[in-house]
Amino acid sequence: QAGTCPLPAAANSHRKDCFSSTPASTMAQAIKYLGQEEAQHIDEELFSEYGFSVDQLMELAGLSCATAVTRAYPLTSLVKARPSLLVICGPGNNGGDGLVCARHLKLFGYEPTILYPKRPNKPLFQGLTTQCQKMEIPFLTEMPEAKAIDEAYNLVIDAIFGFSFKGAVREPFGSILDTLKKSTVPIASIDIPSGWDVEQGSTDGLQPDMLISLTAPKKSASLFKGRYHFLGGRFVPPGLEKKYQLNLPQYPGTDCVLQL
Ligand SMILES: NC(=O)C1=CN([C@@H]2O[C@H](COP(=O)(O)OP(=O)(O)OC[C@H]3O[C@@H](n4cnc5c(N)ncnc54)[C@H](O)[C@@H]3O)[C@@H](O)[C@H]2O)[C@@H](O)CC1
Ligand SMILES: [K+]
Repeated sequence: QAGTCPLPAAANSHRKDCFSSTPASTMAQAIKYLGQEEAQHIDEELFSEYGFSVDQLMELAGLSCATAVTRAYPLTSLVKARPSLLVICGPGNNGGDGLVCARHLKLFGYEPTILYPKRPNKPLFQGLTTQCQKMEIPFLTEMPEAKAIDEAYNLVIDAIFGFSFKGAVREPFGSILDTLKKSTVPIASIDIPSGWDVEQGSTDGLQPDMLISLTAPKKSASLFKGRYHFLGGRFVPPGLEKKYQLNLPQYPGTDCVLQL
Protein backbone atom coordinates (compact mmCIF):
# COMPACT_ATOMS: atom_id res chain seq x y z
CA GLN A 1 0.00 0.00 0.00
CA ALA A 2 1.67 3.18 -1.19
CA GLY A 3 2.50 5.72 1.54
CA THR A 4 1.44 3.48 4.44
CA CYS A 5 3.96 2.85 7.17
CA PRO A 6 3.85 -0.84 8.13
CA LEU A 7 5.03 0.03 11.65
CA PRO A 8 2.84 1.16 14.59
CA ALA A 9 1.51 4.71 14.33
CA ALA A 10 3.28 6.22 17.40
CA ALA A 11 5.88 7.94 15.27
CA ASN A 12 9.47 7.88 16.40
CA SER A 13 12.41 9.24 14.47
CA HIS A 14 13.50 5.81 13.24
CA ARG A 15 10.23 5.45 11.30
CA LYS A 16 10.81 8.49 9.13
CA ASP A 17 12.20 6.33 6.38
CA CYS A 18 8.80 4.64 5.96
CA PHE A 19 7.68 7.73 4.11
CA SER A 20 10.92 8.54 2.38
CA SER A 21 11.04 8.75 -1.40
CA THR A 22 14.42 6.97 -1.34
CA PRO A 23 14.29 3.62 -3.17
CA ALA A 24 13.95 0.70 -0.75
CA SER A 25 17.29 -0.76 -1.78
CA THR A 26 19.20 2.32 -0.55
CA MET A 27 17.11 3.07 2.57
CA ALA A 28 18.75 2.79 5.98
CA GLN A 29 17.00 -0.08 7.74
CA ALA A 30 14.92 0.90 10.77
CA ILE A 31 15.99 -0.46 14.16
CA LYS A 32 14.14 -3.66 14.96
CA TYR A 33 11.59 -3.84 17.78
CA LEU A 34 11.85 -7.30 19.34
CA GLY A 35 9.11 -9.70 20.34
CA GLN A 36 9.34 -11.34 23.78
CA GLU A 37 10.62 -14.70 22.56
CA GLU A 38 13.14 -13.11 20.25
CA ALA A 39 14.52 -11.00 23.13
CA GLN A 40 14.84 -14.15 25.24
CA HIS A 41 16.60 -16.03 22.41
CA ILE A 42 19.12 -13.22 21.98
CA ASP A 43 19.69 -13.23 25.73
CA GLU A 44 20.32 -16.99 25.76
CA GLU A 45 22.65 -16.81 22.78
CA LEU A 46 24.75 -14.06 24.36
CA PHE A 47 25.45 -16.45 27.23
CA SER A 48 25.67 -19.77 25.38
CA GLU A 49 27.15 -19.04 21.93
CA TYR A 50 28.97 -15.82 22.70
CA GLY A 51 30.42 -16.72 26.07
CA PHE A 52 29.27 -13.77 28.14
CA SER A 53 28.39 -14.08 31.81
CA VAL A 54 25.27 -12.52 33.29
CA ASP A 55 27.16 -10.21 35.62
CA GLN A 56 29.23 -8.83 32.73
CA LEU A 57 26.19 -7.83 30.70
CA MET A 58 24.31 -6.64 33.77
CA GLU A 59 27.17 -4.32 34.62
CA LEU A 60 27.15 -2.83 31.12
CA ALA A 61 23.35 -2.62 31.08
CA GLY A 62 23.22 -0.93 34.50
CA LEU A 63 26.00 1.49 33.57
CA SER A 64 24.08 2.39 30.39
CA CYS A 65 20.99 3.11 32.46
CA ALA A 66 22.88 5.31 34.93
CA THR A 67 24.53 7.18 32.05
CA ALA A 68 21.21 7.71 30.26
CA VAL A 69 19.67 9.05 33.50
CA THR A 70 22.50 11.59 33.84
CA ARG A 71 21.80 12.74 30.26
CA ALA A 72 18.06 13.18 30.74
CA TYR A 73 18.12 14.42 34.36
CA PRO A 74 21.48 16.12 35.01
CA LEU A 75 22.19 16.99 38.65
CA THR A 76 21.70 20.69 37.86
CA SER A 77 18.17 20.08 36.54
CA LEU A 78 16.76 18.38 39.66
CA VAL A 79 13.97 20.21 41.48
CA LYS A 80 14.57 18.95 45.04
CA ALA A 81 17.36 20.29 47.26
CA ARG A 82 18.95 16.81 47.47
CA PRO A 83 19.62 14.74 44.30
CA SER A 84 17.42 11.93 45.67
CA LEU A 85 16.21 9.03 43.52
CA LEU A 86 14.15 5.97 44.35
CA VAL A 87 15.26 2.77 42.59
CA ILE A 88 12.71 -0.06 42.74
CA CYS A 89 14.18 -3.47 41.93
CA GLY A 90 12.23 -6.56 40.94
CA PRO A 91 13.03 -10.26 41.43
CA GLY A 92 14.86 -11.00 38.14
CA ASN A 93 17.69 -9.61 36.05
CA ASN A 94 15.84 -6.34 35.44
CA GLY A 95 16.13 -5.82 39.21
CA GLY A 96 19.86 -6.63 38.96
CA ASP A 97 20.23 -3.90 36.32
CA GLY A 98 18.56 -1.56 38.82
CA LEU A 99 21.09 -2.40 41.56
CA VAL A 100 24.01 -1.76 39.18
CA CYS A 101 22.37 1.45 37.97
CA ALA A 102 21.92 2.68 41.56
CA ARG A 103 25.59 2.02 42.36
CA HIS A 104 26.79 4.00 39.33
CA LEU A 105 24.35 6.82 40.01
CA LYS A 106 25.80 7.12 43.51
CA LEU A 107 29.27 7.40 41.95
CA PHE A 108 27.88 10.07 39.60
CA GLY A 109 26.77 12.23 42.56
CA TYR A 110 23.10 11.25 42.96
CA GLU A 111 21.56 9.98 46.21
CA PRO A 112 19.71 6.77 45.35
CA THR A 113 17.56 4.84 47.81
CA ILE A 114 16.61 1.26 46.91
CA LEU A 115 13.45 -0.77 47.45
CA TYR A 116 14.20 -4.47 46.85
CA PRO A 117 11.32 -6.48 48.29
CA LYS A 118 11.95 -9.91 46.64
CA ARG A 119 15.61 -10.86 46.70
CA PRO A 120 16.72 -14.00 44.86
CA ASN A 121 18.90 -16.31 46.90
CA LYS A 122 21.78 -16.25 44.39
CA PRO A 123 25.38 -15.03 44.84
CA LEU A 124 25.03 -12.54 41.92
CA PHE A 125 22.18 -10.61 43.55
CA GLN A 126 23.61 -10.95 47.05
CA GLY A 127 26.89 -9.46 45.78
CA LEU A 128 25.12 -6.58 44.02
CA THR A 129 23.15 -5.88 47.20
CA THR A 130 26.31 -5.87 49.36
CA GLN A 131 28.02 -3.52 46.87
CA CYS A 132 25.14 -1.05 47.19
CA GLN A 133 25.12 -1.32 50.99
CA LYS A 134 28.89 -0.69 51.08
CA MET A 135 28.30 2.36 48.86
CA GLU A 136 26.06 3.62 51.69
CA ILE A 137 22.93 3.42 49.57
CA PRO A 138 19.94 3.04 51.93
CA PHE A 139 17.43 0.22 51.43
CA LEU A 140 13.77 0.80 52.34
CA THR A 141 11.81 -1.89 54.14
CA GLU A 142 8.50 -0.93 52.54
CA MET A 143 7.08 1.05 49.64
CA PRO A 144 6.34 4.66 50.67
CA GLU A 145 2.94 6.25 49.95
CA ALA A 146 2.63 8.19 46.68
CA LYS A 147 2.61 11.50 48.55
CA ALA A 148 5.83 10.63 50.41
CA ILE A 149 7.49 9.72 47.11
CA ASP A 150 6.39 13.05 45.60
CA GLU A 151 7.91 14.90 48.54
CA ALA A 152 11.18 12.99 48.81
CA TYR A 153 12.38 12.03 45.35
CA ASN A 154 13.24 13.69 42.03
CA LEU A 155 12.86 10.52 39.99
CA VAL A 156 11.83 6.89 40.35
CA ILE A 157 13.85 4.25 38.50
CA ASP A 158 11.64 1.33 37.58
CA ALA A 159 13.73 -1.86 37.51
CA ILE A 160 10.85 -4.16 38.47
CA PHE A 161 10.18 -6.29 35.38
CA GLY A 162 11.94 -6.67 32.05
CA PHE A 163 11.37 -8.82 28.98
CA SER A 164 10.39 -11.98 30.93
CA PHE A 165 7.30 -10.42 32.53
CA LYS A 166 4.08 -12.36 31.84
CA GLY A 167 0.50 -12.50 33.08
CA ALA A 168 -1.22 -10.63 35.90
CA VAL A 169 1.11 -8.80 38.29
CA ARG A 170 1.67 -10.70 41.55
CA GLU A 171 2.14 -9.08 44.96
CA PRO A 172 3.90 -7.16 46.32
CA PHE A 173 4.45 -5.65 42.89
CA GLY A 174 0.76 -5.00 42.13
CA SER A 175 0.51 -2.60 45.09
CA ILE A 176 3.89 -1.05 44.27
CA LEU A 177 2.79 -0.35 40.68
CA ASP A 178 -0.54 1.08 41.91
CA THR A 179 1.34 3.50 44.18
CA LEU A 180 3.66 4.47 41.33
CA LYS A 181 0.65 5.28 39.14
CA LYS A 182 -0.57 7.71 41.84
CA SER A 183 2.81 9.42 42.22
CA THR A 184 3.61 12.50 40.11
CA VAL A 185 7.39 12.02 40.16
CA PRO A 186 8.82 11.16 36.71
CA ILE A 187 9.62 7.49 36.16
CA ALA A 188 12.57 6.11 34.21
CA SER A 189 11.88 2.51 33.19
CA ILE A 190 14.65 0.04 32.49
CA ASP A 191 13.99 -2.03 29.34
CA ILE A 192 10.17 -2.22 29.71
CA PRO A 193 7.70 -0.06 31.65
CA SER A 194 6.90 -2.56 34.43
CA GLY A 195 3.50 -4.16 34.19
CA TRP A 196 3.32 -3.58 30.43
CA ASP A 197 2.90 -6.59 28.18
CA VAL A 198 6.30 -6.85 26.49
CA GLU A 199 4.70 -6.69 23.04
CA GLN A 200 1.27 -5.06 23.50
CA GLY A 201 2.05 -2.47 26.21
CA SER A 202 -0.76 -1.37 28.54
CA THR A 203 -3.54 1.19 28.32
CA ASP A 204 -3.85 1.79 32.08
CA GLY A 205 -0.28 1.02 33.15
CA LEU A 206 2.69 3.21 34.10
CA GLN A 207 3.42 6.13 31.80
CA PRO A 208 7.15 6.62 32.29
CA ASP A 209 8.91 9.83 31.29
CA MET A 210 11.95 7.84 30.20
CA LEU A 211 12.59 4.41 28.73
CA ILE A 212 16.02 2.86 28.42
CA SER A 213 15.79 -0.02 25.94
CA LEU A 214 18.60 -2.54 26.40
CA THR A 215 20.19 -4.40 23.46
CA ALA A 216 17.26 -3.40 21.20
CA PRO A 217 13.78 -1.96 21.91
CA LYS A 218 10.97 -4.43 22.53
CA LYS A 219 7.71 -4.17 20.58
CA SER A 220 5.85 -2.31 23.35
CA ALA A 221 8.42 0.51 23.13
CA SER A 222 6.58 1.78 20.03
CA LEU A 223 3.78 2.80 22.43
CA PHE A 224 6.08 4.74 24.77
CA LYS A 225 4.97 8.37 24.96
CA GLY A 226 7.48 9.83 27.42
CA ARG A 227 10.13 12.42 26.65
CA TYR A 228 13.29 10.32 26.60
CA HIS A 229 13.86 7.03 24.82
CA PHE A 230 17.45 5.82 25.04
CA LEU A 231 19.17 2.70 23.74
CA GLY A 232 21.81 1.12 25.96
CA GLY A 233 23.69 -2.16 26.34
CA ARG A 234 26.42 -1.59 23.78
CA PHE A 235 27.66 -5.15 23.83
CA VAL A 236 26.01 -6.85 20.86
CA PRO A 237 28.55 -8.72 18.70
CA PRO A 238 28.13 -8.06 14.95
CA GLY A 239 27.34 -11.71 14.19
CA LEU A 240 24.38 -11.65 16.57
CA GLU A 241 23.19 -8.28 15.30
CA LYS A 242 23.25 -9.64 11.76
CA LYS A 243 21.52 -12.92 12.59
CA TYR A 244 18.56 -11.13 14.21
CA GLN A 245 18.66 -8.18 11.76
CA LEU A 246 18.66 -5.74 14.66
CA ASN A 247 19.77 -2.78 12.50
CA LEU A 248 21.18 -1.02 15.54
CA PRO A 249 22.08 2.62 15.06
CA GLN A 250 25.72 3.61 15.45
CA TYR A 251 26.55 4.70 19.00
CA PRO A 252 28.45 8.00 18.94
CA GLY A 253 32.19 7.63 19.66
CA THR A 254 32.77 5.73 22.87
CA ASP A 255 29.29 6.42 24.31
CA CYS A 256 27.40 3.54 25.92
CA VAL A 257 23.98 5.12 25.24
CA LEU A 258 22.16 6.70 22.33
CA GLN A 259 18.97 8.76 22.34
CA LEU A 260 16.43 7.34 19.90
N1 LIG B 1 20.11 -10.11 27.19
C1 LIG B 1 20.08 -8.95 27.52
O1 LIG B 1 19.90 -8.25 26.63
C2 LIG B 1 20.27 -8.49 28.90
C3 LIG B 1 19.20 -8.41 29.77
N2 LIG B 1 19.29 -7.86 30.98
C4 LIG B 1 18.11 -7.60 31.79
O2 LIG B 1 17.43 -8.77 32.07
C5 LIG B 1 16.03 -8.55 31.90
C6 LIG B 1 15.31 -9.84 31.76
O3 LIG B 1 15.55 -10.52 32.97
P1 LIG B 1 14.82 -11.84 33.43
O4 LIG B 1 14.71 -12.77 32.29
O5 LIG B 1 15.49 -12.29 34.67
O6 LIG B 1 13.36 -11.40 33.79
P2 LIG B 1 12.69 -10.11 34.40
O7 LIG B 1 13.62 -9.33 35.23
O8 LIG B 1 11.98 -9.49 33.27
O9 LIG B 1 11.60 -10.73 35.37
C7 LIG B 1 11.58 -12.05 35.77
C8 LIG B 1 11.13 -12.11 37.21
O10 LIG B 1 9.85 -11.51 37.34
C9 LIG B 1 8.94 -12.46 37.83
N3 LIG B 1 7.65 -12.27 37.16
C10 LIG B 1 7.35 -12.48 35.86
N4 LIG B 1 6.06 -12.18 35.62
C11 LIG B 1 5.54 -11.76 36.80
C12 LIG B 1 4.26 -11.34 37.21
N5 LIG B 1 3.23 -11.30 36.37
N6 LIG B 1 4.07 -10.94 38.50
C13 LIG B 1 5.09 -10.98 39.37
N7 LIG B 1 6.33 -11.43 39.06
C14 LIG B 1 6.56 -11.81 37.78
C15 LIG B 1 9.55 -13.83 37.54
O11 LIG B 1 9.11 -14.76 38.47
C16 LIG B 1 11.04 -13.52 37.69
O12 LIG B 1 11.42 -13.56 39.05
C17 LIG B 1 15.96 -7.61 30.73
O13 LIG B 1 14.73 -6.95 30.60
C18 LIG B 1 17.10 -6.68 31.07
O14 LIG B 1 16.69 -5.67 31.95
C19 LIG B 1 20.57 -7.35 31.46
O15 LIG B 1 20.74 -7.65 32.80
C20 LIG B 1 21.76 -7.91 30.76
C21 LIG B 1 21.61 -8.10 29.30
K1 LIG C 1 11.37 -2.14 34.12
